[in-house]
Amino acid sequence: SDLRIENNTMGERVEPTTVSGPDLVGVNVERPPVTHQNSSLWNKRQQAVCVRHAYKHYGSKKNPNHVLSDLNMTVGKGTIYGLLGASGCGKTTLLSCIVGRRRMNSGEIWVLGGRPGTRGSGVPGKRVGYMPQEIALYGEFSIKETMMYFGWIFGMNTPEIMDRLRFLLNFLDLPSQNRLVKNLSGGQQRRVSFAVALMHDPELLILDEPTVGVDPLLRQSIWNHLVQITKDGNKTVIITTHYIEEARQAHTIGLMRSGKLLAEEAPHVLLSMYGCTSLEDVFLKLSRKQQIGGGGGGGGGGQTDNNISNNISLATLNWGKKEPISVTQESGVVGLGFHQSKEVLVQDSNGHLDFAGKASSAKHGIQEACEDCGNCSEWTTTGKIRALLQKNFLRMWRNVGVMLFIFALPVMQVILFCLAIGGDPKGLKLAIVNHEVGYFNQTYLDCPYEVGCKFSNLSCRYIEAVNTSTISKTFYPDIESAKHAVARGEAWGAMYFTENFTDALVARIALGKEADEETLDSSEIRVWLDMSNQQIGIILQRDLQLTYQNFTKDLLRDCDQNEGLAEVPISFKKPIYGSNQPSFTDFVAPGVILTIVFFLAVALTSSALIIERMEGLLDRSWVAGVSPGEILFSHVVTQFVVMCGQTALVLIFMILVFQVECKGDIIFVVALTILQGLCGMCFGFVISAICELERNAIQLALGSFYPTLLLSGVIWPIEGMPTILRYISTFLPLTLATTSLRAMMTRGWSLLEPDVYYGFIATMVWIVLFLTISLIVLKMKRG
Ligand SMILES: Nc1ncnc2c1ncn2[C@@H]1O[C@H](COP(=O)(O)OP(=O)(O)OP(=O)(O)O)[C@@H](O)[C@H]1O
Repeated sequence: SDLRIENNTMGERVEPTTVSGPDLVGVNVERPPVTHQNSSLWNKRQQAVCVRHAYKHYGSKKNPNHVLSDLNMTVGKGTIYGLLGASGCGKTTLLSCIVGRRRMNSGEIWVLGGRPGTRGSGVPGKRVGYMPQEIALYGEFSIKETMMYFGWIFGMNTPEIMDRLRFLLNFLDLPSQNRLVKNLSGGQQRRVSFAVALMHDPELLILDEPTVGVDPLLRQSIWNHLVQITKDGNKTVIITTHYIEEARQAHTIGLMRSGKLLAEEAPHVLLSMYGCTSLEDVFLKLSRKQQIGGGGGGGGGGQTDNNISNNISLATLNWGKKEPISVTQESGVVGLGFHQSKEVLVQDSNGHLDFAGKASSAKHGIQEACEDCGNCSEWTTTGKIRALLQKNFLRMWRNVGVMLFIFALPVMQVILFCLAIGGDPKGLKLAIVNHEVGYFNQTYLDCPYEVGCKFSNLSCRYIEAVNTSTISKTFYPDIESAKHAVARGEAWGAMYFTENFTDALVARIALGKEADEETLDSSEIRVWLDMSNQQIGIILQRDLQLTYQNFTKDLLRDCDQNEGLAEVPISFKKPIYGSNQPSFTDFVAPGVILTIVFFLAVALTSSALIIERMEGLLDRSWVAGVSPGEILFSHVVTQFVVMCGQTALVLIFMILVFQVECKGDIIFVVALTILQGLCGMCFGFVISAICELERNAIQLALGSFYPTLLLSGVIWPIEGMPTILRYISTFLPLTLATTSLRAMMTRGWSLLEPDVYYGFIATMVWIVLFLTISLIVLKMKRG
């Protein structure tokens, strides 16, 4: 019988019904007359894969990189489909659209009778097995753990997984199941990746270059296996390879170039059509033909109208043969432009080709899949969550660097903060010149003074009172040399006592308002400070003034006078909150606690997700049927556990070990800290959604660290900022939370105070905002 390509009344190419494939030859079956275009289209949609008018570009609309350009493809059920084409021609993009990883810009895709990504289609999900081009395996897992992880995701139970694992270990000649993936050779890793795709015996197997780096013997055994599994007509394989010749074993070959399929035929048809001995030659001929036809550049503008389906069959390419081609049985070629499955052929040969029947069978297939998922949806979700959680924790546990980062780093940060920040400086050099007594060898061996109500060498008495731990006293013979020492950075200040300091001071006290200028002048202690360092300058000023106050009080007490006279007439009573000597550590600590937990969560989340995405692991899990919601949920749970540990460590070291003041309810302190950690995690989601590369994520995380730290009132009160900046600062994720935690820790305020609950509310608003931004970015990117 003839094999004909017919056009139906609507101009849609009608495909003759026959079978392709090397093992089924010479059977040409006239299909019953089809009069309606929809029937034909519907028929195609019920094939394993049907792509129609697919357009896909990367980049912006202004400067798009067209990768798929009105591409049509039909993969018959129960066949092996070899997708060939030069590197970068869009094979992976096409496959990722088929498995639902990416969305096309326009066109439609049907996979196993359903639309990928729709409910009940099973795609992405367990109806598909996908082996991406990258290894996409967790290096920290053993082969067995890898299989368990994906098995659980596919909804298999442990005995099933173990059975399958034994078979795959043997079939793919894999090493011991306990070997870690990262320690396997490249070829072995590829085989494990292939085993993962075969794990659940899917209906549709999509293999992106599975034979790269695999030795020829094993390559052949892989192909034998593919032929074997497709034999009964229930399994379909789409495979890409750069070893064009091995694709001879496929039932159909799709030759792809410039975003289109140049041909979609059985290999022997291609060879005989072009009179070539190798598929490579066929591809070259077709490519040249396409170039002459002006179809390059992905736009395909030069294609003829004959390419109605764009599956340019040889006949429509006008390759010197206008007539439909009949091929002899001996040649093994069975026809052109058909994409019927063996399943259909059996029906055909029995004379029962019936579209309605096929509809019901396809529907039945989907229904089965739906029922499958329906019955076990709860179980599989639990199984998936279990797999994801185990994966997250195992990855952390096996990675020493990550464990140190999670637990040792926050503790180290707290210890460093408490030891390095807030303590009074010690040993600040003060250059003293005391002309009241002689100068001997830079020390006052002879600076005697009498205790009690005695007025001799009061300068020596004052110098003695100067706190020795903060100030280290050095003596100089004259003012010039002392000032010079400060100028050279050898001392933080120079202090000078006049020759008649004691007499002048006594006169000043005794004369009071009668004291003349000279008396006032001589009774002065003159100090020249290096104020280039504000903290040190202020501490020296404070200490010298306090010392003078104490020195005067001492003297007045000894002379039976009221020591209160020495006080400045402003009396600072016991503060309502805090102490009269406030600690900088207590001020900064709340902000530091939140900053540590927030930014560790940012770093952990963004790096974990980006690394998984870059290694192709997220995609693989996604195609296996894990939803983004499940991935997010597992990360939230993992992070929550990690954050509880970090919060406990940070607070224990801050409050118990270093005695940072915490007057508030510790439960709310813990709650706010964990909430901030969750907020940091959500910011990590945003970063991982925005950034493709880990290095961009690091830049964004680090770039946001300093502005947040500086503007959130962590190290300086926001009251000191210009109004606009203060306004901006209020809306940052850490500002109100820091104020809230500070209010709880230093004032002991409860959740009823606005300052406290604003911090909780702001943190939760930020969490929602970050999650929304991440979802929007992800949605935009999937397009
Ligand atoms: N995420 C992406 N963003 C922008 N361009 C991309 C992206 N992924 C792929 N491309 C571009 O799309 C084109 C097709 O890439 P694709 O990976 O689909 O090709 P391929 O045929 O699978 O190549 P190979 O055989 O080398 O794997 C290439 O030009 C590539 O640079």
